[in-house]
Amino acid sequence: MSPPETPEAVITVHGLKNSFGDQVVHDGLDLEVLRGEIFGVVGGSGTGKSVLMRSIIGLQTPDEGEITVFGEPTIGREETEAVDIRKRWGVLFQGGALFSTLTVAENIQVPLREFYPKLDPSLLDEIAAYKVVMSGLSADAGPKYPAELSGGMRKRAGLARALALDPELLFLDEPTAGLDPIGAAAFDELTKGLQKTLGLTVFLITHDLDTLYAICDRVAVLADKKVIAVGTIPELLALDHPWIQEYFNGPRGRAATASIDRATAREQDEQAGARR
Ligand SMILES: Nc1ncnc2c1ncn2[C@@H]1O[C@H](COP(=O)(O)OP(=O)(O)OP(=O)(O)O)[C@@H](O)[C@H]1O
Repeated sequence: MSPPETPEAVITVHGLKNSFGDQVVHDGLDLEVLRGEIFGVVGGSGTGKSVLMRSIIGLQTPDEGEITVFGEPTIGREETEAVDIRKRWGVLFQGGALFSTLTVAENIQVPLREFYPKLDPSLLDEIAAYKVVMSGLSADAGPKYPAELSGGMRKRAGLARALALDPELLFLDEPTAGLDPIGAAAFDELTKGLQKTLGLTVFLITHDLDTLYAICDRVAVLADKKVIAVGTIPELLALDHPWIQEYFNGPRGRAATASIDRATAREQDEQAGARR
């Protein structure tokens, strides 16, 4: 029997250094995200999670290092050269970053108009309507303005825009921040469902322990200007690092584990019931 294939790396980061004036945010940061996984990124506030994401998507030019996405280098590329790679990812920024003067449908159409300026307006409307529903919004959200939406709906609208170009890779920066637990769990389910049905790779920055436990395949921990550990949560829990222990094994971490254990037990009971 041939050994199982290792999925290809969709993102690689090697020797990344970022600084702002005297403040060094990253120094010698390495990272690899594999195709099809939900890859969580955690770390204390200000450890550079968003700067890392911005470096990967080309919004921040690092001092040093190499980054590839889909095997192509992203640093120092001309805008026109990077277009083919940028089309293949979608980004949900912290807070949604929707244009407040555009409706949800118009927001979703922004990347479509940018990359495919000749698309027929009726097709733009059709795609936007489809993405609205795909993101778990009701169809009547399309003509609404961001100010008319709840926080959870705004996140979904931001997600709909991130999905506009049928990306293979999705970047989510704290998607459940500010959502109530039920809204956050629903968003997690949506992310997991999209990963499964569309085969997406997801780069997910979060502080939300429930999200990490519920949907992340692997998690990277940022501290001391680099990635200090990567693995599944059980693998991370086995490490003797004080921040990792406090984060995952503190009261909130234990509560998240207990709630996942309860959900798994419930699922197993339901499956057993269905077989009887
Ligand atoms: N454009 C910028 N100019 C100057 N400093 C910046 C800039 N962007 C980020 N920083 C600094 O870099 C550090 C890392 O910021 P970043 O937003 O990546 O942190 P984070 O880990 O995402 O934090 P949080 O969890 O609070 O969102 C912070 O100290 C921040 O002030």
